[in-house]
Amino acid sequence: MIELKEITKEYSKGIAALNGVSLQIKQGEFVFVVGDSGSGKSTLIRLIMKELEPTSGTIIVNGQNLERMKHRKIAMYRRNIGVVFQDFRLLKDRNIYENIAFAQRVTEKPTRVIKQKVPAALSLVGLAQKYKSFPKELSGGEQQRVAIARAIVNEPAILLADEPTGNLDPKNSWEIMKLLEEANERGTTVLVVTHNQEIVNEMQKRVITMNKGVIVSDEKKGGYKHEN
Ligand SMILES: Nc1ncnc2c1ncn2[C@@H]1O[C@H](COP(=O)(O)OP(=O)(O)OP(=O)(O)O)[C@@H](O)[C@H]1O
Repeated sequence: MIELKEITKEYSKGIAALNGVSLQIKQGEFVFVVGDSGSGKSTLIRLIMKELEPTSGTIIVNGQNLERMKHRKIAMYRRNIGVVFQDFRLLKDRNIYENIAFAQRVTEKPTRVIKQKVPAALSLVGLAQKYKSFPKELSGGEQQRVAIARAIVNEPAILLADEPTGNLDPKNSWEIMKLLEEANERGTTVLVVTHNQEIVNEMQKRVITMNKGVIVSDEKKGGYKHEN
């Protein structure tokens, strides 16, 4: 479970990117986070990844208070969180297999396990045949599918996606969302920041709407809300 209690984050003194945000996300939930530019969505994701520290408040993820987490435990903590970004963030000079194997090697998985897990992850995203290609040889949608394969290869408890369809056309956007939904059906908690109204409205998942650093609505089966 992800729990935020009264989280405030100020990048500069007196200006709160998040202002007293509290929320709970249960294991296995699928949640959209929507809201205008600058409302604090990416800040929320970076706090959960422990890339940022809150100015005040408490974050508890799977029973661990992030504030109390020892520095040497942070890498281990992040291994249990898959992340996907708008701009894919693949290693340009490595082929697809290596891009995913890399995520495994940092966890010191034995080569024999990597050899089995990488093709399995690529199959899940429909790219088993492309393992030798380099990122620039793939379409944007394919590159994002590789990023998802990389994010799910360690079977993380949590998958965070920050605008995963921001650079994609509608067809590829839907394919990416289906993959996130499938990961969720395998038990992963999925949190997706998006501006894609059509997808949010269609999928009828939990929708948290943010505006100016606060949560303005949180609906169990919601649609995309405009807050202006
Ligand atoms: N590193 C930073 N230093 C200073 N201010 C920042 C930093 N990152 C974000 N902010 C500010 O914090 C606020 C929230 O930003 P955040 O990126 O979380 O919003 P967002 O909802 O993800 O926006 P978008 O939809 O445009 O990605 C904004 O006012 C932004 O300018």
